[in-house]
Amino acid sequence: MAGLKTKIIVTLGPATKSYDIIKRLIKEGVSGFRINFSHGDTSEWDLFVKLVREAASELDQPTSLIGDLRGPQIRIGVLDQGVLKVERDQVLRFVFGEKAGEKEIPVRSKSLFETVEVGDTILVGDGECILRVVEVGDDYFQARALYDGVIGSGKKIVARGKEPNVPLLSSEDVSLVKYAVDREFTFIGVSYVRSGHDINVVRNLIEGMKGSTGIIAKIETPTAYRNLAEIVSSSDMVLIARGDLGLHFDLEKLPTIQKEVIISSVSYGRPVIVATQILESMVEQPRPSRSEVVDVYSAVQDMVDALMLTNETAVGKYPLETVRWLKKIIESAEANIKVEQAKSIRDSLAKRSLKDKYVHGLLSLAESVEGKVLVFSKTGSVPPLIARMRPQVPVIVGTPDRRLAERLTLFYGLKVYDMSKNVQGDVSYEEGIRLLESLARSRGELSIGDVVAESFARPGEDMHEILIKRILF
Ligand SMILES: Nc1ncnc2c1ncn2[C@@H]1O[C@H](COP(=O)(O)OP(=O)(O)OP(=O)(O)O)[C@@H](O)[C@H]1O
Ligand SMILES: CC(=O)C(=O)O
Repeated sequence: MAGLKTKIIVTLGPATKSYDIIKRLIKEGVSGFRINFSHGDTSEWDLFVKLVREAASELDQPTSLIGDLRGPQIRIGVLDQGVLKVERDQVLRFVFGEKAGEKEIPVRSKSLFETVEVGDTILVGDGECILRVVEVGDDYFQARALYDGVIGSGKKIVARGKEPNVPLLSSEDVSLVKYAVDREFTFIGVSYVRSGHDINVVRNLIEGMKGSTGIIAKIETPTAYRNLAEIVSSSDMVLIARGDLGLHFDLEKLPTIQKEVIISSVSYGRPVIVATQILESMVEQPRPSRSEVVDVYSAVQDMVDALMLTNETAVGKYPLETVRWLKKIIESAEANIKVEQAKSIRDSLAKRSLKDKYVHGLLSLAESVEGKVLVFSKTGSVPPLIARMRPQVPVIVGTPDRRLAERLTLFYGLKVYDMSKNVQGDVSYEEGIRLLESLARSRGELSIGDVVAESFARPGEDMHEILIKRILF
């Protein structure tokens, strides 16, 4: 089985904090795990890292690990009662601090108080409480609830249209980058990124630490949306953070933004992830809602690289069932993708380099002979180009570089093998493909009668070859 073309990423949290569940999730087809550094502490994250690495190694399945930075987000402090019920028209007083007195709501960042004005709309969490600012003082503001709602400890708070004017990375964020680099996280998610320059700042930081962790640009604010092209082109991967986008934009704008970010990401060859409220009703229910099923189906038909679960797996009641449902919907949607759909995306893409043109030809040929593509990759230059062209035949990629295998596993349509244990020293591409073929056969991914399209694209040499053959014995 070639597995899913559209990959699944799971956010870890109390609902998924066990070896057994993480192992079962990988077996179900999860390709990546996200740790949100906004919650928990280093001892909890260390445990998650250990559990994911052990389960991935036991199952011999390259698995990505993503650490999500806090960025300049603003959160509610600690409420004595944990969750506060708010009634329509109730006026609340917000003050700066981790904790506050009775009848006050603490907010952890001063920057909110510097930007709010009377008339601003305030949203808490994913919009569970919406208020209008009615009074602003030096170190407080008051806001009237527009509807009944709830405010929870640690939830995000946003003044619509006001982005905090503070540096992208706090000193804690810099320590978190170091934490992620030291533990060889596959990717770091950069929250509230505003420009290509922001991405370069993080990249320089990682390089300064001698790290090779990739960068995911999280598109979540109007500024990021305005500077989309430069952000996408500077990053390694893009995440459509629908949670924050839904706080900063009118909800009906979200479908357009999602589609535009997908188009931009594919055109720059950056994998794109859709996140948040993927199967949200499954936080409480064992089955998704009809509209969620249709939303996921449509994202898969739009050929995104990955879908990322958040609340469903961090705190939901049914993490495993959610992944099973997601897989079922992805399979159903992928079965109904026509090769022509992929071809029309492919035809619309700029193909500047010889390698781009080669990959285009490779896929046309493989699809026309219904062959499985085999790629042995040492540097990882060709597999992302293949993924960008949305292959509609199985693509089996092997690499002797463990970290490259972990990274590629989130790309559209790639079935990736970590061959670090199978390959001794520097082998030729011919030898690499031979080893990959026998590995894929031993895993039941290839069998007698299959047609394969072996790709030899040698970096450094301008020579690219395709070998078509049927496996006879
Ligand atoms: N490690 C954790 N420990 C406890 N709760 C967690 C943990 N990770 C996530 N959660 C809970 O799951 C919810 C959803 O997770 P998610 O990662 O989407 O965070 P968020 O705070 O909603 O937003 P964002 O992703 O923008 O930081 C969080 O609001 C939090 O309540
Ligand atoms: C995932 C995330 O950060 C968001 O949707 O806002």
